[in-house]
Amino acid sequence: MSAYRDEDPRIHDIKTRIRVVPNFPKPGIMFQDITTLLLNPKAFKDTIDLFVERYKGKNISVVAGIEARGFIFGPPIALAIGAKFVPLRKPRKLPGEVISEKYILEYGRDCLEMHVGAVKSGERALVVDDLIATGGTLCAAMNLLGKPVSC
Ligand SMILES: O=P(O)(O)OC[C@H]1O[C@H](OP(=O)(O)OP(=O)(O)O)[C@H](O)[C@@H]1O
Ligand SMILES: Nc1ncnc2[nH]cnc12
Repeated sequence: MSAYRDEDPRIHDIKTRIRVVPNFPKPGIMFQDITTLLLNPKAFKDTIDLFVERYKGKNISVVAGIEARGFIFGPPIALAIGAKFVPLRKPRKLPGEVISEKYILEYGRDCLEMHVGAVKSGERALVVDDLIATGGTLCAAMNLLGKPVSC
């Protein structure tokens, strides 16, 4: 049964397909494993469709996917809403000139990078990832997209 009276029934099924692995990768972390969701084509498609239904026609020209799991969900959403896909990558993966943003994770520190020129001033962007824990990664992504670039 759905937790919320008006919840889309697809959401309940999607929730049941995400495996929760206690104490991975460290004691105390309840790891939300989306690889089990990807094994079911209907649940995977429903996940993409829910985002497409929410964001299509909202004048979004950029879908920014966060490495690594935002690279699974971001591209199909970008194609369906007619936006470009911009990868936000971990350090030293992008070959061109980059801008960077450091952040703190639930279990460590990291940094995101984006190619200079991938997003133009004034564009409307949707950031896609699999999950928010502390919100640090999402904040870093938003800071990166909002950074002024002088070139
Ligand atoms: O809200 P936060 O506390 O910032 O955590 C959420 C982030 O953590 C995970 O990625 P992770 O950094 O483990 O990288 P990975 O996808 O490359 O394994 C997840 O995919 C999010 O990007
Ligand atoms: N609890 C969690 N499950 C999956 N990925 C994560 N990244 C950070 N925290 C996580």
